[in-house]
Amino acid sequence: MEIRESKWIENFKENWISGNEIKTSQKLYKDARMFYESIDESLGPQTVMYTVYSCEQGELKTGNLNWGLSVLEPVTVKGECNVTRGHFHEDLDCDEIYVCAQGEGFLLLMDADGKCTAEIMKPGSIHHIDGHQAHRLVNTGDTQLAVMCCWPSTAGHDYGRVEAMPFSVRAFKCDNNIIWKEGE
Ligand SMILES: O=P(O)(O)OC[C@H]1O[C@](O)(CO)[C@@H](O)[C@@H]1O
Repeated sequence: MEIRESKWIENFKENWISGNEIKTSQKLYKDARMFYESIDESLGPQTVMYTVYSCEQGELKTGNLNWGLSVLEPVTVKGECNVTRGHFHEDLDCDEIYVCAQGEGFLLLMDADGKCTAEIMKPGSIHHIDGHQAHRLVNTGDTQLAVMCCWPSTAGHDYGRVEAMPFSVRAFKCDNNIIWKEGE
């Protein structure tokens, strides 16, 4: 019997996740301006908003799963809490699971009619995302929000649909309180 090391290992204190063939993509403010209600000229274009680490199985085949880790910086944009771009899956039959590793925030879900629901994220919270719901992370804390994700490799990202029908609620930080604003 072969005894071997795992393919990947989470190491939140050092480099978040390590192993072979991990894809890292960083979203900088210059590429994320449109995710927020207002433009914040005080934020430099190179400001890192969030980083996504993905461990993919290679082949896009039904049944294959990907693993990822999204780390959102505790940045606000004119008071608005930092968010991921957010998307529907191209294949609506593909669900996804999120597990909050550290930090605090919300998983914002939006159904086909634009109705939004926010699920509280805290270390250990486990979230099931129905494939028919758009999903976006919101960091409301003063520390990085780190969320582990598992999704089918065939899910795909449909950004056009959220551009056509944006998330209708936004979270703002005001004197240490979170204020939700509705209406896009
Ligand atoms: O492209 P977006 O909407 O910023 O989302 C990135 C997210 O997509 C995933 O790659 C998979 O759905 C997650 O790991 C991550 O949170």
